[in-house]
Amino acid sequence: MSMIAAFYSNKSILITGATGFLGKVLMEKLFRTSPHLKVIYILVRPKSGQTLQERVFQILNSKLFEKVKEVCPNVHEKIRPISADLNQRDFAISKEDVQELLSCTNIIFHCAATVRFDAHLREAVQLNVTATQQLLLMASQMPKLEAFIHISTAFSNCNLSHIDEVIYPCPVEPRKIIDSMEWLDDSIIEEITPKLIGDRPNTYTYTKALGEIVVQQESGNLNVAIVRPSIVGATWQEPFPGWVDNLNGPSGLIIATGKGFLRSIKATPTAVADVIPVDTVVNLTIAVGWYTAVHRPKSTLIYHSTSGNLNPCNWYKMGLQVLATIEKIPFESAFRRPNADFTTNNFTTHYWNTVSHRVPAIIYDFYLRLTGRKPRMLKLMNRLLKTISMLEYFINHSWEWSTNNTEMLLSELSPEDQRVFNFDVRQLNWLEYIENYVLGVKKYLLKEDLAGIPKAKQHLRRLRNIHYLFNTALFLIIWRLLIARSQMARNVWFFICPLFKL
Ligand SMILES: CCCCCCCCCCCCCCCCCCCCCCCCCC(=O)SCCNC(=O)CCNC(=O)[C@H](O)C(C)(C)COP(=O)(O)OP(=O)(O)OC[C@H]1O[C@@H](n2cnc3c(N)ncnc32)[C@H](O)[C@@H]1OP(=O)(O)O
Ligand SMILES: NC(=O)C1=CN([C@@H]2O[C@H](COP(=O)(O)OP(=O)(O)OC[C@H]3O[C@@H](n4cnc5c(N)ncnc54)[C@H](OP(=O)(O)O)[C@@H]3O)[C@@H](O)[C@H]2O)C=CC1
Repeated sequence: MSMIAAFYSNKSILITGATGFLGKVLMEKLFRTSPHLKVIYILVRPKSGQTLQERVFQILNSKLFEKVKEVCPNVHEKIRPISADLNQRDFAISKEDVQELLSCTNIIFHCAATVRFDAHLREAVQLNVTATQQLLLMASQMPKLEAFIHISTAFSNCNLSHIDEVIYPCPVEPRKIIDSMEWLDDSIIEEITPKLIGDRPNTYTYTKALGEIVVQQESGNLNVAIVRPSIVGATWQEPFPGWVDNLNGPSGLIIATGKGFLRSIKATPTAVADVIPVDTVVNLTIAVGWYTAVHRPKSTLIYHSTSGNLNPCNWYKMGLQVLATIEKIPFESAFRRPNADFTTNNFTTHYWNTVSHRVPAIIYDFYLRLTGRKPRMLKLMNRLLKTISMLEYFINHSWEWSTNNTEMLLSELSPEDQRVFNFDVRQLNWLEYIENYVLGVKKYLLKEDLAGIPKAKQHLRRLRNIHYLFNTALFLIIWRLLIARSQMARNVWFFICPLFKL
């Protein structure tokens, strides 16, 4: 039996962000490996018109939880949704629920955050800094709490090229930032944001760094640890390969490529693509919870959940494998034949964005207008290009993350625990992983059935023929215009005619 799985039996666990990508996989793994855990409290807010119960029902009845229902048939009795909104003071949790959380919680996994790169600083501070501070205050009133695990990001100090498993100071104290959000109005905050975030690319990475400092400063005598994942991708092995449920990180770009929208992206092909499978992050996080509670390290340990230094893959290899997989397993109703390349400078990026992205979108919108339909392609393309412009930072830089603590933890695990909670990225086969990732994007994000592959291939052949026809027509039009205007062109035309019996 796994010591770690046994540790979580009869435990009361609080997960924030359990309805998110990472949170769902964390919850699934805990239920599947420790079905005798007492309860998992999840802070949930009503969203998109769904009540708490409807959201929990949707999660428990999703494909992700199929295996859980086999080993833990009464999972719906062990999950306790608590109405909460991290935007509100005290999270708008009822007094009764607060009492239950304070008196029963043994382990906290704090995953909730806003991961948007363009979040207004006020929103990012509220969710990624103030909420963390408030949760720590709640945790300090939990007599049975054994460990508080905070999920940060490996990019919280992306302004440095080498990042150790330590907390780096920020120019302005988090408390001052939190206080200033109380009285500054939005326009002033927007004005000072660039100064505050300094050489970080966005409010997300900046506020995640502030959140770490709050954990360090306000954890008192709590038993705390921090996990820093890099770019979290689809599942590698568990509960099945390729599972992903949002467009963040690579997933959205894989769709954009497979649907033929994305034709070029500015990247440093040799830069390390530090993608880490979500189940690997979750296995590490669960092991950190166990180690922190059982071994009670004297200080707050930071664990990097990254792949670059132990099993590096670069963007060139990743992009090539994405394209090769899409070739084999195409997405349905592609806008154009998938074909993409990296650009390496601003000029070619702007050129291809115009020629390969905006002009085809304008032509397609013109076609939509001619056929009496509402033009939408240019708007969609501009939104995609905005998204790409915010992701480009992460594919045009390289970082080195030390993983001493993570490697130490791996060595502390028994062979059985290393098998059940595997976070050894050295075993990851990138080509296989990326292929499963693209397949997972097709199945779980686009909800496309594999039976539709022949039809998708036929659609691509049709697009290829249209592409050839369009290019031929364009060539002939240009040639005819040239002939009408240039003696040279006429001479060449009359010279080659007899050769090709034109
Ligand atoms: C020869 C060689 C060949 C090579 C060939 C190669 C070429 C082929 C290459 C093939 C790919 C190979 C891999 C390359 C991967 C690089 C990834 C690096 C990721 C690193 C990030 C991780 C950093 C750290 C990780 C963390 O620590 S944090 C977690 C990560 N956080 C995020 O990734 C949030 C990002 N996003 C936002 O921050 C918001 O999305 C925002 C952007 C503000 C827009 O915001 P807004 O304009 O409001 O628009 P949205 O509504 O959000 O979206 C607007 C519309 O775009 C849709 N859409 C949302 N997202 C994405 C997305 N990604 N990609 C695409 N579409 C997206 C959405 O569906 C909506 O479509 P619609 O609904 O309109 O139909
Ligand atoms: N994805 C990635 O590539 C990486 C993620 N991380 C970190 O991992 C953690 C989880 O990220 P991920 O799962 O990808 O993010 P998601 O956006 O998928 O999930 C975010 C979670 O936070 C919850 N949340 C956000 N705002 C509120 C709020 N106001 N009140 C209550 N809950 C709220 C969301 O709830 P709801 O469902 O209601 O919106 C959701 O459960 C974050 O801390 C992130 O910084 C770190 C590195 C990489």
